[in-house]
Amino acid sequence: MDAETGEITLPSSQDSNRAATNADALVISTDLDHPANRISELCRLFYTLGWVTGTGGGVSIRYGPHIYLAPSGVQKERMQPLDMFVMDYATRQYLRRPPVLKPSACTPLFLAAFTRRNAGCCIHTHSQWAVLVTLICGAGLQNPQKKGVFEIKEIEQIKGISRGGSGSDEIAEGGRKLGNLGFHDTMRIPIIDNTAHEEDLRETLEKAIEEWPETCAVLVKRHGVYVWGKDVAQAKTQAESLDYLFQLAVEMHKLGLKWVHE
Ligand SMILES: CSCCC(=O)C(=O)COP(=O)(O)O
Ligand SMILES: [Zn+2]
Repeated sequence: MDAETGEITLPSSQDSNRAATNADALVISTDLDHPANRISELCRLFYTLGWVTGTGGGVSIRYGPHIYLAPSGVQKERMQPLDMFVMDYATRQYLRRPPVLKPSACTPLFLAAFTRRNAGCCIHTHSQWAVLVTLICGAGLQNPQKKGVFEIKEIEQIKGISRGGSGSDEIAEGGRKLGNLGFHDTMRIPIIDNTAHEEDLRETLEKAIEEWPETCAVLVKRHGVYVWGKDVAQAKTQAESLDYLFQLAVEMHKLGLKWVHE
């Protein structure tokens, strides 16, 4: 750890003399879609979008019986596959723990999306658009009646959001295929209060997931957003669509336009 900045370095990617272990096989693959490669790649991309700046934010992938997690408090855009933690989903035991590092503090939140929504990937961003939306909605500046939710409709990009909170292949009660939201549908994302420590968000995030069965995301006041999907592609495209809608909403608010319909 750097004594001045408190920043944790990434020993595995920098220590070329470190002896390989059997568990390293869980994170070494030439397949670019392997979760250890994909998390590193996504975090580099998300850094350019301002989503994982200053070590905040992250992403986790469920891959067969395993969960892939990034280390905590590191420069997310510099991570390498060898920096990844691997957890056995059934037992919650770590099958691979890189030396010195700690697993992401978001781990209980990612697990909430995997267990309660059968998600295959969960993305956490510290996007400023997400934070601003929580400030505007939290103060009831668009509609004082709707303080605990970000609600928007009749914007084309809403069609990028799944109706059933995770996979668009899901079937609702009565056999209706859920699919994505339509132009005239209202998208609602719940907003929960932040806590001093990321892991303490678990209870309220789980409650929001239960209370809002149609949502694919939860906003955290003055903090960011958690977004999930049935797989990496859906989680990523939903995170992109949401960030677009958050930015649009903030710009509409600045122009004095209403995005909340009465
Ligand atoms: C400046 S980041 C504070 C912690 C946080 O909100 C976050 O998302 C990052 O957590 P991690 O443990 O994955 O680094
Ligand atoms: Zn965070």
